[in-house]
Amino acid sequence: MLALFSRILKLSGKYKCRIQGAFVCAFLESILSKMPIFLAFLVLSGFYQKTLTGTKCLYIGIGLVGVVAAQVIVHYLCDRLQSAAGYMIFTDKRMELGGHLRKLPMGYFTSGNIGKISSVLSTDMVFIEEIAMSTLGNMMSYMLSALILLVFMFFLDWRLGLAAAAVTLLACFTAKGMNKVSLKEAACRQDQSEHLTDAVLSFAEGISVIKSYNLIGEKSEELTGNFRRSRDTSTAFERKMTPWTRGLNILYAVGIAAIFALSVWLQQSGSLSLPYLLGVLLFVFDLFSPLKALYGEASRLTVMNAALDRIEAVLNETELPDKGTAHIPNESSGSPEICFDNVTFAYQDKEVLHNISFSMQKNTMTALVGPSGGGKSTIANLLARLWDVKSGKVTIRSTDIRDVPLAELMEQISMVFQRVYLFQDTIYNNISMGKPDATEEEVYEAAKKARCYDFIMALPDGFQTVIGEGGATLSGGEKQRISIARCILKDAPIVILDEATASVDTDNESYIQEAINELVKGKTLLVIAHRLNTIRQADQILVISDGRISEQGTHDELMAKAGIYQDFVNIRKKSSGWSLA
Ligand SMILES: Nc1ncnc2c1ncn2[C@@H]1O[C@H](COP(=O)(O)OP(=O)(O)OP(=O)(O)O)[C@@H](O)[C@H]1O
Repeated sequence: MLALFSRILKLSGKYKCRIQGAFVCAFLESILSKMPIFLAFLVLSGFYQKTLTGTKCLYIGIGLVGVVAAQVIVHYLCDRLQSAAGYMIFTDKRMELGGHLRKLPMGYFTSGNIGKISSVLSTDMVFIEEIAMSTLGNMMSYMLSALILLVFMFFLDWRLGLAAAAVTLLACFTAKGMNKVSLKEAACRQDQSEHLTDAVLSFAEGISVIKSYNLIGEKSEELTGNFRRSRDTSTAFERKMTPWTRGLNILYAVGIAAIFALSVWLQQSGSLSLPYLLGVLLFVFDLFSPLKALYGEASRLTVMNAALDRIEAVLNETELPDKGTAHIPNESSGSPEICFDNVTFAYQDKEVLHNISFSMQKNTMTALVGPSGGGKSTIANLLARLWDVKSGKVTIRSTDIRDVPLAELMEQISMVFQRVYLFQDTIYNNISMGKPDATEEEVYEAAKKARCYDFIMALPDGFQTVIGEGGATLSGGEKQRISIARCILKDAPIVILDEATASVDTDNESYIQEAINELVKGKTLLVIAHRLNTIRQADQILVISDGRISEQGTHDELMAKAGIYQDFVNIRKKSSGWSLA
């Protein structure tokens, strides 16, 4: 438990003093909470020894009122300090985690970690800030109360003290065993909770596919299965804990009876005076209640430990190094704009790109084509440094992109993905995030170039229309054009374009094509190309197959070669792995 306290103190950073203050208040509160019993003991022993005077009674009465008042104040302070500290610490932690997630390689998000991230940000952090902070304060207070009562037992009689200490020790051992079980079960519970979060997210995200393929029954069954497993894990946890809590309760009851019997025996044998026996009677029923409460909350401690493990695990994930201080020059001075120099790359252990070398001159277009799974997207992602190469290097104007601050690299590159993501915000803000200091005119101009100005103006709130839940719903093509407007506004010299494979209606397709033509004017363009029209216009075509460049040249050169490219073009309509429009 002490380890957990120090873990929390370490986590609390600049709010450490608040937490320490809360612990001091908890300590004072435990002393104050036992004072009324002590005062009652004074009254009884004074009464028995006939030393109780009216003035003494008055002082004791005033003392009692003072104690209760002080207890209320200290309790209030303790509550304020610990609950506010919980919210403050976790506001900072969430921001730290947000900053950290931004710097993690994309692989982290695509390897089934989304459930983990949402459960850390919601369940774990909320649990610690709302429940665990006050639980810790309470536990601190219980621990100290137990200690004070034990010391008082020694003060009454050392044999009674020893008996109480023996019961406390036995309770500690039992609680240790209980903690072990609870720790093991807490890990299972959390695993199940992550599975459940994943299942719910995947159900919600895929609801349109689920409906269109009539899979509601099947997928609901899967989800229900997850809910059931979650219920079973929780009930199994409770079932496994019950014998331990019952055992502890029996131990306390037997302990109280034994101490009570011992004190009566001591009094009968003349070793304990009557006021002291009365003192024991006053204390003995309260003797183990702090311990009871302490171990009653112990399961929360294990949940808290597990939650802290998970928060730390996410915070300890290795970030993409961003210590570079080099700058990409504005002019390439004769060197290629972009160069892949003998690049290999692996997802975990699986090498998917082998010795890729090519260069792109300024304001030219390079098309990546080839069968599905060949490695086209991976090449595009390496240029944007969503991952780092395993060996070799990627340079922009002769500067290794790993040596450049990530923010500066991102200023050089715009990406248009097939899957458009617009934020739940106004259309204006969704476009202007391409250049936060853009003037209104620049935003409108970008919208016009991206062929979306007219349909935006036709919306009731125009550019102030909110997109997403509760806001305007836009067609896929309209969303695509808004995302292109964002890129046009950004005006980065390099554009990475993942050409859409999904068919949109003819009007939309021609608008999107016009928007893209505007975007790529005077830019260096790397396009994952699917349409023959696009591919034909490329200054160079790279055929990527099995992680290698299997052919390289212009459309005419490759068609003259009678190789894989020519085959693909000739059988394009029959080809299932690589579609050319
Ligand atoms: N996040 C990932 N983790 C592990 N392996 C991955 C990941 N992304 C892609 N791969 C694997 O890397 C290889 C190259 O994939 P990549 O997406 O680059 O191919 P592609 O040519 O773009 O395919 P497509 O045309 O279907 O999009 C494939 O074998 C794929 O399974």
